[in-house]
Amino acid sequence: MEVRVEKLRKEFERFPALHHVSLDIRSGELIALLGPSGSGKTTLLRLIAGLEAPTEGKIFFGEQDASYKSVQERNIGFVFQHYALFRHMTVLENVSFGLKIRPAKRRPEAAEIKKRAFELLELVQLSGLEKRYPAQLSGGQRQRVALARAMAVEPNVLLLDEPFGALDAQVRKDLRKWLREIHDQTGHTTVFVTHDQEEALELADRIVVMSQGRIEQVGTPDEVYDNPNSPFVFGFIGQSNCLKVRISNHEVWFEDRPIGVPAPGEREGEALLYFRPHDIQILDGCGGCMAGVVASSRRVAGTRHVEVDVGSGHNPVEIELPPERAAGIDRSRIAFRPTKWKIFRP
Ligand SMILES: Nc1ncnc2c1ncn2[C@@H]1O[C@H](COP(=O)(O)OP(=O)(O)OP(=O)(O)O)[C@@H](O)[C@H]1O
Repeated sequence: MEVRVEKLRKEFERFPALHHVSLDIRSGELIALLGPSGSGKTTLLRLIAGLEAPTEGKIFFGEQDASYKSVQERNIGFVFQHYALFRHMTVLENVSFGLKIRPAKRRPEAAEIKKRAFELLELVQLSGLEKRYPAQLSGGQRQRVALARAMAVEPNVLLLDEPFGALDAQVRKDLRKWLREIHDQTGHTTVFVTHDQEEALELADRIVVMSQGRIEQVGTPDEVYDNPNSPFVFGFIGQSNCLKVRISNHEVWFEDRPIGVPAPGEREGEALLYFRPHDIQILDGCGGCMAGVVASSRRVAGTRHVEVDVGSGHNPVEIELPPERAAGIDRSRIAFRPTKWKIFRP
């Protein structure tokens, strides 16, 4: 189901946690809410769920105004970071729970509930564990049960709040891949909260980048990574460098010289140049480029991260080089130029 959030505002005792947030969530998409701690991700998720009431603004489920509907009426499936499975119930009972407590009119027959629970356990790859209790499962298995339980009621929307946050890195990675596969099979409209950019980039159809109660950018992983629309998004997603520069004569100047970066149409004056460590080209000589002294270098997987001191009053610049190219270059002088960049105003 499609969900539309319109100019949503939420205050907690006059503290504004969300400012006029608008967002269209498409039917069947997996969308990630990504942002630092306190940016309003969970608040937005809880408003969509109906666990909080908006101070202002509306939420539509399809064409229906759901702003003041209860959680039950919205028919939401939830998974939280700290799994809230019922400890005294088996895996099968946990998954069946949402259907069993339905009013008689809408409750499937017992045999049908059991069949559906078994199907879901197969989907989340836990067949054979239906008689176990939560305490007899690993953290990752519990989260898979939680997802099966959330999906059992055929929710209009699945809401996942850092579902893998408490798990170790390798399990998180596996579950990420697995969640994407499940989503592709079931097609539930899914909203996923995370502060882990890698998780969002890998998993989501679209990412909503949030900061200080506002949406900074909405886009596909490629769009937000390749074309960040603000310094915040540039800095928050992926690695980046930010250099104080000047625009003059349709070119970018660093200190007293142009660095071979054109800036057509940019207004003259102070600016900030953002570029990623891997979006650079190493040059042999330097007539019109950046140059500096290698302060340190370290091997990170398939590349070498090199920190270049470009002068006092500036942050060191980090660039990425192939390991063979960068061996033994510490303290040497290096010349380079960004190949992809964005200019923002201070
Ligand atoms: N019940 C509440 N009462 C008062 N303030 C709240 C309440 N819930 C959230 N806030 C505040 O609203 C802001 C947004 O919180 P929210 O939990 O939505 O952020 P978040 O992006 O999900 O952060 P995290 O990643 O740490 O969970 C924070 O400043 C938080 O302190």
